Amino acid sequence: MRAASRSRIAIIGGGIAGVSTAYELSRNGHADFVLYEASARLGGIVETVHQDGFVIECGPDSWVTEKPWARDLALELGLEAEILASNDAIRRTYLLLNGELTPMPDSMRMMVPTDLEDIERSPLFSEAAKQAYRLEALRAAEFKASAAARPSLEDESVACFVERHFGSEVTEKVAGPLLSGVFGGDIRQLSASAVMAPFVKMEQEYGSLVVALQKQRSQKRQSSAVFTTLKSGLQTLVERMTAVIPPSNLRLSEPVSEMNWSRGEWEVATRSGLACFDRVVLATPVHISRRLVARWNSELGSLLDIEATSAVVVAFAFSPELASSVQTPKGFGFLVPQSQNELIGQEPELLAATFVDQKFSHRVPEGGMLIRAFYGGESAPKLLDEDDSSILKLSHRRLSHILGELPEPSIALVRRWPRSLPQYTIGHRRRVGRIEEISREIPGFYLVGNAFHGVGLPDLVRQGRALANSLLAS
Ligand SMILES: Cc1c2[nH]c(c1CCC(=O)O)Cc1[nH]c(c(CCC(=O)O)c1C)Cc1[nH]c(c(CCC(=O)O)c1C)Cc1[nH]c(c(C)c1CCC(=O)O)C2
Repeated sequence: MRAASRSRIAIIGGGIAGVSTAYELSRNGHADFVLYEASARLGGIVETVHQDGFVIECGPDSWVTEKPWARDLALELGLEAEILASNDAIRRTYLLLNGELTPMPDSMRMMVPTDLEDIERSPLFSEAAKQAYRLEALRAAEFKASAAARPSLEDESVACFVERHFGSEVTEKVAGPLLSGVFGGDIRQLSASAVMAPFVKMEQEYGSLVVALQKQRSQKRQSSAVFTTLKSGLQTLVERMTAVIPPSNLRLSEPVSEMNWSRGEWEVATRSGLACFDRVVLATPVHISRRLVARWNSELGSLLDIEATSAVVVAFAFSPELASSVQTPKGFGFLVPQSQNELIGQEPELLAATFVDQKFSHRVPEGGMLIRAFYGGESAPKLLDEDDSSILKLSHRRLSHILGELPEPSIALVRRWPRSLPQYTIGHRRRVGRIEEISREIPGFYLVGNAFHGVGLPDLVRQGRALANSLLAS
């Protein structure tokens, strides 16, 4: 069967990367494309639920302010009045240590302090860890020399990198949980050059990370909030982009089962048959991309064998009447070091939780409270097949144990995001380099998504739009 009409570009996958690509094509007047999405909605893991005055994010709750591309997009879409900074005046992140929420020192950027005095006062660290922080600045020349001696593509794990600078206690207590709060994975496997490139660069330039941050701080005295979101939720960003895409270009609930290069064009198979295209943009989760590619390019298929962890997000909303009996400490939330998991035994252990009503304004009715809890890493797979009520029960019990007895929430919801967060393991950048080399040799074939150059919203918006522009240019 051959489709009668012929369209130029197929975009497979309607998550944030695919939608950004389609949006950018449409915005530039290029309507000759089709966007295929397996599920019934666009946006992938970006989903906002509005109920009883609560704005509940089911996936990401914000983007990292430092990365400008999501904000630029929001401005372009006329969403300026919607842009909302996190409440950084009360920004504080806790670590769960021996059952207690212990605050991280306020001046930390990831595991690096901008103010060493803060470390001295912190109950978080032993005397040995404090000493390691003090010494790091004095070892600048040593770090710089070893960075210079390393071949540029040589990689090491995040754990090795942090341990060289600050020792094992800081690595386990702080770097582990913080990176789990971004990459959901094991810092002994994660690649330093891929997931903490700015710090690797600081080492090359200054040797000491403490010195580097102090220099940067004195150079740019900007104090913008760490996180940014939209008042009505991140789904608005997807909806506004979608509004620019002609509805006739969208194929929802239409998973692509196969794609093949045949007689000078791409054949894309779905339940409604075959359609032909000059070019195909594969914007699917990496395990899907791998499956679609492996049949006709086994080398690329193997390179796309990138593991991705699953996440389970649980939200508990408490109406103002209920919230008066809930106590959360001042701050954005807490992270649970992996080492704490072993204490719990069989029960899937939390990765983190956010106190949403404190992190952002406009999320709850006056006096209400909203807590989001995350399972990931080793724990999420155990929960993917459990029903909502047992996940809710388990989470309620665990949060009550940490925060004090919680009342039954007014709203409770669960979202499962299987294999949603690719792991950038040691050698990631070299692997991606090879993937791109091979892809360039395949006519009209393009890969985009969170498995390659960044996992957050801004990076995906940037890459989707850049890809669209290079398609338009060629
Ligand atoms: C558990 C988890 C979270 N967030 C995430 C996970 C991983 C698990 C998964 O999704 O599968 C994922 C995440 N977190 C962050 C990103 C964006 C990364 C990027 O754009 O580069 C991504 C993709 C920013 C962040 N997320 C976090 C940081 C560290 C911020 C800091 O330095 O304090 C960053 C940059 C910390 C974080 N992250 C989380 C909490 C509860 C906290 C601490 C409290 C809070 O702010 O809510 C939740």
